[in-house]
Amino acid sequence: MAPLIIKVCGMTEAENIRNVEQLDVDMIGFIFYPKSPRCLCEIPAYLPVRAKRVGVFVNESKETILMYADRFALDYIQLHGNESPGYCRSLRSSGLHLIKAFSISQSKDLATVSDYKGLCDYYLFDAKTSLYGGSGNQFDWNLLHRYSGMTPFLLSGGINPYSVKAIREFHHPKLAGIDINSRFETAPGNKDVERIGKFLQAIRTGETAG
Ligand SMILES: O=C(O)c1ccccc1N[C@@H]1O[C@H](COP(=O)(O)O)[C@@H](O)[C@H]1O
Repeated sequence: MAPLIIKVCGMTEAENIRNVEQLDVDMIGFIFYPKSPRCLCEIPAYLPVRAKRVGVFVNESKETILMYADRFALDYIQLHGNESPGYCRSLRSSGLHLIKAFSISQSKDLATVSDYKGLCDYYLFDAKTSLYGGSGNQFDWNLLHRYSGMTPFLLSGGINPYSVKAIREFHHPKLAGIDINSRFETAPGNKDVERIGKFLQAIRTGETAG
């Protein structure tokens, strides 16, 4: 199994960010959506140095995204709302690297994905719920076998400590990584570092600790 990109999303506190980064994760996400319980209110005293910084936005203005991208030196912009292909093109022309999220509950939810071809570095497939993201809900990953595009994707939505077997058994030529969030929290915005460490060990080696 090729190494998966590991993204830990919704972080807010300096020491917690530092400790999660030391687990050798690839991306750390910061949520700039005011209605999220994980919304980053102020700049933490520590920001990732090695892991890529991802800013998560929901239907946000270009001006605001550019401001945060500059202030936080964001490596990727994750668009988790109803952003159009034209909007993605416009952000990309400003030099931003994009991850576009899609909410999935049935195969027809994949219909619009091809409209974003060539505009995003990654897609992210999340469960469709009444929330934009961070629901902790999973969707049927088998639906993704209908996805035949070229853009690599991150698997997301309710991934939890018991998802190891399903992740290791899920194969898709464009699966690039996984995104973990609310199912690894001690409180919104604060991640359980020990639990993530054990989970990553199991994902990487197939072995569970203890
Ligand atoms: O986490 C949030 O509060 C959030 C709010 C608005 C948009 C995206 C959000 N998080 C993203 O949601 C997915 C799935 O999270 P979960 O594992 O189901 O909790 C993840 O990609 C986060 O980046």
